[in-house]
Amino acid sequence: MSQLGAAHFLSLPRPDIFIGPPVGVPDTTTLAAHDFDVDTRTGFMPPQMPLRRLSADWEQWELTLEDAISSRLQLGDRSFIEEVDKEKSRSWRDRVRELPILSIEGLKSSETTLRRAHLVLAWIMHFYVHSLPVSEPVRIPPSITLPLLQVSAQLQLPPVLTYSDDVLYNWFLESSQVDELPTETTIKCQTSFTSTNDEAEFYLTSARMELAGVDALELMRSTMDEAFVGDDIAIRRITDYLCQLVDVIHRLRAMLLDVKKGCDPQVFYHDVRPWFRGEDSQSGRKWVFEGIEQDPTLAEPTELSGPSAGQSSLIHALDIFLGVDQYSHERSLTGHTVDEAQATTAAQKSAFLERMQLYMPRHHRTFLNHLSNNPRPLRALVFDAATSPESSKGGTSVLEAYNAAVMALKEFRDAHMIIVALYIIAPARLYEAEVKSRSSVTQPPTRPGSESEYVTEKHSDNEPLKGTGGTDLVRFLKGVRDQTKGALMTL
Ligand code: HEM
Repeated sequence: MSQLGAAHFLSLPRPDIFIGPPVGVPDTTTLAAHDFDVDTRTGFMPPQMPLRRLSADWEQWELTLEDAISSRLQLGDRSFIEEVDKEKSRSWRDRVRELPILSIEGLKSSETTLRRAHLVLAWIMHFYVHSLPVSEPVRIPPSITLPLLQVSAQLQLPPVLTYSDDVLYNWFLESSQVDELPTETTIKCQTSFTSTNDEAEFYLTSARMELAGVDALELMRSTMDEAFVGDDIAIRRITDYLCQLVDVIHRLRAMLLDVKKGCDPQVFYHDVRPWFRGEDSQSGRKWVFEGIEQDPTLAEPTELSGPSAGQSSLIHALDIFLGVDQYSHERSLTGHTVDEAQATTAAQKSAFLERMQLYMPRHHRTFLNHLSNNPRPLRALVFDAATSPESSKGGTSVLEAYNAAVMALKEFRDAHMIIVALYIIAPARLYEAEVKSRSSVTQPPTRPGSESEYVTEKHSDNEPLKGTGGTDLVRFLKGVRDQTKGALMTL
């Protein structure tokens, strides 16, 4: 497949934009009409391989990231770190501090270059923050603060690792396949913190699901086309599309459960996941962005949650299309505990899933806005057909098919709860029990666990387990799952 054409909207230079358009209004400065960067063959994943390296002007960033990966930097809050590892990570951080502040002017010439810059800088920042010893304050050096915040402003993304950095734009194809479209079997993982197969499989599971989601997007499009016609034949076709959608959601559920085949829960919980943490899952440890005052156009970041598949546009699209978002994106589902919710700002209090849309590539956010503003929403259409006195409209069948699709999404969330129990809740409990039993005989735990993780993740009566998005995860995920079921329609 050839590279993006010079006239493609992603290849065009971007004007300086620091504030996005109002909610619901397409960003016409960069967006060709109806081009939401959603591909009919690859969905929210780009059809072309993401850029693998920035050009020579930004080589120092690429080398710094490579250095962190190849040095196998350790998490700074581990209870037992060898002196040699401490020194290795200290000297890497010193080198980051000494980096020059590189201009991002030349990066603005294309969207794909800006994406790569966001990925590299966000990855460096997470290595920097999480390799710090817990006793040290989190002060991100100007060499990272300034370009990361500037690139993020261009992309209208928060200056933190997002789902697009670790899933959507974090894959490559073997050189013999670079001209082909990415597929579930050919994509490989580009960047990881630990260089383990477990971490790669964690990202690739989501990436494969995004590719499989193309079938769902196609069914949504066909349904919306038929909804505009709205006659008996259209209702029958929509019934059929909804039945097909049930199969696609079941497939996504099976793919999610397949994460177990390649990613070990203990490795995920202890070695991989701690690198993702954002500011809000760090027990009040503030992230200070040094040097921000050097660029008056920059504002203090307010969104610093870690990457979560809660940022997957595919799952949001399913929610919105089925009208489940009125339930699952309910304002009470902030992801915070009651106490935290009272202490947080209005912005933090908005529904977690609504907030996660701020972490999506802005064209995808616009796509979701358009989907939400569909003048002929599916739920209303199903309700009208089911309550129509003319039985020929196939109302009962379309209602059954609609409910089956909602149920499939609820079952997807049931499976997600199983995964969360396996990958977070069980390892947290196991580790806590081990710490308790060993502390009674004054022995360290066998795993090189992280003390602060234990503190933030402990599930004592008054302190719940936290998600990477900073949520009180059990309460939140159960809430979303139960609200999804609430969307089932009974007459
Ligand atoms: C080992 C695998 C996974 C684990 C441990 C996991 C964990 C979590 C956690 C803790 C949350 C709570 C929000 C937060 O604070 O981040 C969450 C939310 C979410 N995750 Fe996952 N996740 C996994 C895989 C996936 C995959 C592959 C998908 C699908 C692409 C997915 C989709 C979602 C969605 C859509 C949400 C938002 C809540 C919802 O809509 O139900 N997760 N996940």
